[in-house]
Amino acid sequence: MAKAPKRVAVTGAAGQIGYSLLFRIANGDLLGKDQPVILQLLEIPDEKAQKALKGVIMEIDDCAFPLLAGVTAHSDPMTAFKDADIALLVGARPRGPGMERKDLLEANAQIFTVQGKALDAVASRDVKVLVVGNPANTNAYIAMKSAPNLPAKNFTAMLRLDHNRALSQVAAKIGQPVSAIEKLCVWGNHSPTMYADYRFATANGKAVKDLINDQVWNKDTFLPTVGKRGAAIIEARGLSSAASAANAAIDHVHDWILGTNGKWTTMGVPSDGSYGIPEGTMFGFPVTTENGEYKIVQGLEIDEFSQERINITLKELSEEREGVKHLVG
Ligand SMILES: NC(=O)C1=CN([C@@H]2O[C@H](COP(=O)(O)OP(=O)(O)OC[C@H]3O[C@@H](n4cnc5c(N)ncnc54)[C@H](O)[C@@H]3O)[C@@H](O)[C@H]2O)C=CC1
Ligand SMILES: O=C([O-])CC(=O)C(=O)O
Repeated sequence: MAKAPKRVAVTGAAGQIGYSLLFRIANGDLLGKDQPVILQLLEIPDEKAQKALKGVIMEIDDCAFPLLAGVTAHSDPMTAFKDADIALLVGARPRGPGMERKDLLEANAQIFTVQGKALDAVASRDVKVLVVGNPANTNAYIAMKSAPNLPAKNFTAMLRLDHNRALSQVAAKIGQPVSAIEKLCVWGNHSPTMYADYRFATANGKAVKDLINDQVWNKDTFLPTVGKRGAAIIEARGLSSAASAANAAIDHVHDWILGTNGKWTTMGVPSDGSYGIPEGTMFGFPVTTENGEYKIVQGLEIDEFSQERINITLKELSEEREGVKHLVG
């Protein structure tokens, strides 16, 4: 028997990321090729944005996706999030050249208070939320705090783009396909302070650290390349990354719902106190997923260099959290 459709709410649906994301969701890339979906699309109540959203929906219709069981346009989160099973919170202002993601905090934080409250009021009690809009960790924290009746663990932030960027850099360095690499992770904030960590990684069973055997490359090339990749893309394209961000959002939710079969990935999740990260801090951790639940990988040794890096990214997140205290009560 055909599965009942899942409701997927997407905000910022007429934006750059939306344009790369919606078609893949409707194609079954998010929840599986046997899972019908209903798209509930939110844009700001602005004539131009709503008109653009209409245009995107016309194109979605024109694809005649067999798995698409419905698509609706909204200007109010209270209708867009109604009974949503999955919510992808993309809509927010992107940064331009010379800005850091935390410079967006003031412009975007309010959005996530409103949307967290709306999710709390009308979404499925088991809604799984991914925040993409920057600064993603702190926005996810705000949304989580604004939705006290929903499970805090269901609010997550996107570190998967950083994870995928790190995978790709490591694969190129060791001359092996990304598919050969396991046990890579990215700790902390989706910002240049993030700590991409290949100390535990293997490629076809061999230790990546030994294959690379170059701490100078790690410190002076790998970490800055991954950490500043978003800025490099803005510099090259004049716009922030969109297709790769949409792809990472698909990867994040796909793996959360459908499982990683014991493999590691990276998700920004509210800390449970693991690795000394204060409870509730929205932090990138290595996780495995099964039956729609993630588990933080436990028992990893944190050496002095890694602890220093983790402390730096935690400090930044703690400062961002302090800066939005007035919004989360
Ligand atoms: N976490 C990550 O790895 C990444 C995050 N991003 C972030 O994703 C966000 C979206 O990026 P783009 O799609 O490139 O931006 P965009 O400007 O092309 O699209 C954003 C859309 O969101 C809409 N929007 C704004 N406020 C809204 C609200 N309150 N409710 C619903 N819709 C709203 C806008 O009207 C616009 O259409 C930015 O904050 C960007 O920095 C981008 C790349 C990677
Ligand atoms: O850098 C930006 O502003 C967009 C983003 O988050 C990324 O590409 O990682």
